[in-house]
Amino acid sequence: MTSVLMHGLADGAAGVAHPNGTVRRLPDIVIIGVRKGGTRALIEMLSLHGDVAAAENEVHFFDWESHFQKGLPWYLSQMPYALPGQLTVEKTPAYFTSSKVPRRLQQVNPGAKLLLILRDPTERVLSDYTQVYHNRLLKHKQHQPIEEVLVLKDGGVNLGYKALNRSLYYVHMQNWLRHFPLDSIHVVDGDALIRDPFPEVKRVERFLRLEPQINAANFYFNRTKGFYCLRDHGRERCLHDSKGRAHPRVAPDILQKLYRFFHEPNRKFFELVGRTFDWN
Ligand SMILES: Nc1ncnc2c1ncn2[C@@H]1O[C@H](COP(=O)(O)OS(=O)(=O)O)[C@@H](OP(=O)(O)O)[C@H]1O
Repeated sequence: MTSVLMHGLADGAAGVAHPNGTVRRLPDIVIIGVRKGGTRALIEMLSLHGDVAAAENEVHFFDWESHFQKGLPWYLSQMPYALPGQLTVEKTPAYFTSSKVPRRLQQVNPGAKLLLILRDPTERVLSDYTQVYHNRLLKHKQHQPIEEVLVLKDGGVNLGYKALNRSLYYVHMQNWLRHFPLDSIHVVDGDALIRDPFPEVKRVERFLRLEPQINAANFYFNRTKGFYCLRDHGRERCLHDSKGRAHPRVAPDILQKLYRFFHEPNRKFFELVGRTFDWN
């Protein structure tokens, strides 16, 4: 694997310099997931900090073979040019649930600080379903009603549904903890980030040992969008329309079934990270 990573690495993993003194470096911070956890909101909010330079797109280096085969020079080419003293961050929500990623990331970037943003697992499943539903709609493809995907004919929860597996946080976390110490992973409460982003973002700032810069005035609630939006040097902006979609209505008995299903996996996750979350 090392040869794949080093292939064509002319400038060295330390970084690729630009004449104006900025450098493309391996990320100091990686937002590893979870899909639909609020990863876009988190990276945008973190970018309010002057000492943070964020990669624009999801990189998918460690989880997509076609990208990984291109080696580290390609990975570096996806990073933003950062000033000396700035921290570089990339986000790829699929990293958290991809079993090969923790080992690969550890080999390339063992000192990275990891941010993991999680939501109530049931809410995350509904968000995941909604995302796939919209993608299929765009492609004029058929979609299954949510009840059919969630519950089997015998009334049991459909364990084969991928979105359900992605919400089994302890399964994936166990894999990460084989390669990274717990104190290098900060779990962001995605539900709290939706309700009131400022305190959550301050926690992230502290974890990253960034000088406190982000303040309450950087956030305002937009009634039309129904979410907090950002104010940066007087410019106001909300996240894209694909963030904050309405979820399908699910029959209360099915919701209860899901809450019950996640109860034990959630308990295992809390035990792993030594912290509880206010999930159903
Ligand atoms: N401020 C703000 N504005 C809009 N949306 C917000 C915000 N904070 C968190 N969120 C939640 O982010 C959810 C999308 O998560 P991700 O960005 O991780 O999705 S993705 O995996 O990259 O597709 C998205 O999920 P849905 O509500 O299901 O669309 C939002 O609930």
